[in-house]
Amino acid sequence: MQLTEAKATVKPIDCSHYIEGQYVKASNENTFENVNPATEEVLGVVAKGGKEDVDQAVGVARKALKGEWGNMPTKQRSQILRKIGDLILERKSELATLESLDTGKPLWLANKVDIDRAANNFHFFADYMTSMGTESYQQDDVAIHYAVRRPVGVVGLINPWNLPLFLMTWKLAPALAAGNTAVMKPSEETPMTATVLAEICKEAGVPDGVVNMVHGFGDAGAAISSHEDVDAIAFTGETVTGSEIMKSAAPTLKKLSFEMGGKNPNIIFADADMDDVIDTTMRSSFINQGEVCLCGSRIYVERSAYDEFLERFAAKTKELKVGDPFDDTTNVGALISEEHYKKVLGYLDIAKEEGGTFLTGGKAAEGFDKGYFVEPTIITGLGKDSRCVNEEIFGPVVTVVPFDEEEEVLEQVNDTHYGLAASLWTSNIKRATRLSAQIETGIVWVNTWFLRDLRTPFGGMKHSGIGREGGMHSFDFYSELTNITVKM
Ligand SMILES: NC(=O)C1=CN([C@@H]2O[C@H](COP(=O)(O)OP(=O)(O)OC[C@H]3O[C@@H](n4cnc5c(N)ncnc54)[C@H](O)[C@@H]3O)[C@@H](O)[C@H]2O)C=CC1
Ligand SMILES: O=C(O)/C=C/C=C(\O)C(=O)O
Repeated sequence: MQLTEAKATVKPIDCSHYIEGQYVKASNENTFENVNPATEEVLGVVAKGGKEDVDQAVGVARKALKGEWGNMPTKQRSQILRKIGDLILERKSELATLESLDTGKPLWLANKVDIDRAANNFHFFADYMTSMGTESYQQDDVAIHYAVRRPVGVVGLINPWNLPLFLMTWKLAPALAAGNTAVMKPSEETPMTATVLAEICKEAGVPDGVVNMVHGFGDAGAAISSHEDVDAIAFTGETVTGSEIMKSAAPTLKKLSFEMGGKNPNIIFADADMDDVIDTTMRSSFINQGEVCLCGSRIYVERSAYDEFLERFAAKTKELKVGDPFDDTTNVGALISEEHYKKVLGYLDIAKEEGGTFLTGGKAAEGFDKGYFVEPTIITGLGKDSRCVNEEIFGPVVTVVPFDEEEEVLEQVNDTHYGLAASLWTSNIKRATRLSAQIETGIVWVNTWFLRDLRTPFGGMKHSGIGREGGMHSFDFYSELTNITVKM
């Protein structure tokens, strides 16, 4: 389907909660408006959930643990997960269009990355769950010990707006694979694709009550994270929110998995393949408007390559087209909301006050009466204490800093509360392995960025995360192990 055709045929939807297999209004019938960040038009209304809705959804999810789902053979559950993935692909064009309308991201990107990844999350865990083993040990002739897995119970899945379907499926698929029931809380900014996902789950054969969804703001999320009948919370979003969730979950001692903010460094040595560096840095800086927690927003370049890097990086950045998410030549779409747009522009003001130089951008994109468009921005000349170098901006804004020595760059890279991901560029394998082991992040990509294998541990250290997702790490989070010891 051509992009313009998709825009014409796929209509935005109003979003209701989804409880016990039915779309329902908020118990008090409250709603809020969902706004398209590229046009500022109202896309529709969304049920505004609160404690009562969460109580209902959690109650239903708890009941469903004991029902058909709890007793379903692994193979049958795996087939349902596979079917969900298939149905996501069948509805790819519709889902991608809704995702682009909700987020302001280019439609081609939603098609190419978000929706395929969402389907793949289900396909991956459908396969993985059938081949999972557990530990067993023979203790001489004394005993055999073996572990069995069981679901954690009711899990709350709380998500942000940057990769809405992709991140919801990254949590829901392993949660279901491990036999849990779920209450999803999509971001208030991006409610549409999760709403469709609920219907897809039903069509694929998920029994009513297993997958539930409450829309709304932080108070709806807090009602989930503090609920005594929710056993675990998987959250992606801002670090401060993670801290709030931890507090509200503390009285009921929930299991927590947090994937939070980042200020990820790209470290570029002069011996790296500069063509590859430039192409990849373009993606790691500006893909999805820089609104990916993995984006490399602090770029450190060895001084002997600094000028060449800046010249080539700035030239390519100036070629980027900012604009209509439905135009397939658009590289950078709209930021998520007016609030976030103001936050990003505020950081550009800070960069000016801090004495930074804008090699590109530095302001709102011109030529738009409506929508939250910011020019891709490269800032140089900032010191290591600069707020723009240290704080998560989460937009199409990067800082570039030269370095001379390995130790010097390592110190700067690690001098942060964040610890999500790093991208290290060098053709010296000894240096790559030496440095990778010292960089304080959960992920280090060497000569690449965002190359994912869903079996690998994914997540951050320090204030960027708690726990890891992916493969067995997801299973460990979404299940409880019971060790059984049989005396011989
Ligand atoms: N993965 C990441 O690193 C991401 C980081 N961000 C950063 O966070 C900033 C704000 O983005 P938001 O989506 O508003 O992130 P957020 O962390 O405020 O919200 C994420 C989710 O948590 C919910 N929530 C908010 N307060 C809550 C509470 N007290 N208890 C339970 N749930 C709560 C929200 O309703 C939403 O569903 C961005 O400007 C960006 O800097 C945003 C998206 C992803
Ligand atoms: O799982 C991935 O590959 C990517 C995850 C990205 C985020 O969690 C994010 O941007 O928030």
